[in-house]
Amino acid sequence: METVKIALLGLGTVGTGVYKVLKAQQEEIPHKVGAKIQLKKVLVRNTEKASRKLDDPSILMTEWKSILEDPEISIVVEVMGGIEPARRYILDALHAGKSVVTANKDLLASHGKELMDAAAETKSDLLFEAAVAGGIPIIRPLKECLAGNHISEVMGIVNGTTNFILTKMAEEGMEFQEALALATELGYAEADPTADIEGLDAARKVAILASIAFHSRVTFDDVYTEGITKITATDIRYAREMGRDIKLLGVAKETPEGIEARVQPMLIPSTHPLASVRDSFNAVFVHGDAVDDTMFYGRGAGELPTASAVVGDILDAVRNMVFGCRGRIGCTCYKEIPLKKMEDISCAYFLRMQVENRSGVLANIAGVFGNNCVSIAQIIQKGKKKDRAEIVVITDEVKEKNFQDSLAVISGMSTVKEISSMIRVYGQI
Ligand SMILES: NC(=O)C1=CN([C@@H]2O[C@H](COP(=O)(O)OP(=O)(O)OC[C@H]3O[C@@H](n4cnc5c(N)ncnc54)[C@H](OP(=O)(O)O)[C@@H]3O)[C@@H](O)[C@H]2O)C=CC1
Ligand SMILES: N[C@@H](CC=O)C(=O)O
Ligand code: NA
Repeated sequence: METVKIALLGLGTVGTGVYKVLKAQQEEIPHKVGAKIQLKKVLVRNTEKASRKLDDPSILMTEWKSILEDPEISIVVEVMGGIEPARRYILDALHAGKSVVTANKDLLASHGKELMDAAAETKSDLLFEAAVAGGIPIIRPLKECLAGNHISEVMGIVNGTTNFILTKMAEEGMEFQEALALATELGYAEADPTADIEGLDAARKVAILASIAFHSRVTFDDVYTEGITKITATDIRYAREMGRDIKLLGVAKETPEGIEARVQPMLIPSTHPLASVRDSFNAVFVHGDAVDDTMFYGRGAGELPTASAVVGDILDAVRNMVFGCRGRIGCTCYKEIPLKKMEDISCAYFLRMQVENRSGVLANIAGVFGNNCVSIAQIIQKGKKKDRAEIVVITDEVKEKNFQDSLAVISGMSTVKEISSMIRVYGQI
């Protein structure tokens, strides 16, 4: 029986998981894919640190060339992260006729076309199931199982770290920083957790999902992005009093005005299935014209869940080799759909502010909204201290531009002392 030799680039959280899963599956793999797999080389920067993780540390190396120029290695598994040198290594590997498996959403969301083109040119596999929603199968279902649909919406919770933080803040009253430190310790957070908490990681996943779902290239820069750093325990408490939870949602829709792609913290009804997605779990909704609604749920981050997706891709790449069909499923972006501008997107808004506690203030605020065609669904005074009152306004669904125009005027009013938070609302009020 053939033995397929592979190289692993990176032995951090995901790389270590891949090593463990391959080891655990060693006996089963030949039965599943018709070939044995041998991990021949592992690339790291610091071999001493990594040597404790392997049964045979002699396979560790720091020279990419020794992998690239090894004709026996036919699959390169990139789990180092970052743009360079990962981009160059993947392009080198593809041009050397090797198949590539990667978990690198940063790279795919910004250089996806270049990598896909190289894979097509060399008829190689470039597989990246782990890049979106970790262990949840979503790339392959979109490209294969749901290929008979016109997909009009893909949305959900695609970042484990922020979902973990919001869950801990809402359910255990944990402080933001404490919850972030725990997420980092558990291996959910990116090397630089700013990417998680500022919504960048989720935006990269939305770009990849939208490109595949709508067959039109969407890049990281195309996704309107806000993170969760401004969400406070007070916002979460008020949302809960209103029967809602706050979640960082990634939304991609194909509309008559173009593709809408955004990542924002949003209030969702506590009865919505996404509200029950807790901790590092992710969930992705897909709406297709034939299948209707589907939901994919599971662990979106962490060592073994992410390794599950990476190893699934390795096995697929081996299968394609064994059956002589490498490069079977490549880039599916065959359309060019424009992007919808954020100012044209409509939703309802939650606005919390501190105002002067005297007559006429609320009427003036309501007047500004009225002048901009923003209809108020609810207005609640949450409390008062001396001459200050805390006001929460919930609007009806309105265009972003009208809301932002109102907000610009309201925040400049002398009676409005502070805009404490502005959070979008998902669904009907
Ligand atoms: N963690 C998770 O839950 C998930 C991560 N991902 C993605 O998987 C990838 C890896 O993430 P993760 O395992 O968490 O990252 P880690 O930071 O834990 O590990 C990175 C590994 O890559 C090695 N590495 C980094 N740069 C180089 C380089 N230039 N040359 C050689 N080795 C290098 C590091 O080696 P050394 O320690 O010696 O520097 C380390 O072993 C990223 O793209 C990430 O976005 C995707 C889904 C989930
Ligand atoms: N940092 C990411 C890991 C997987 O992509 C997350 O928290 O979801
Ligand atoms: Na996945």
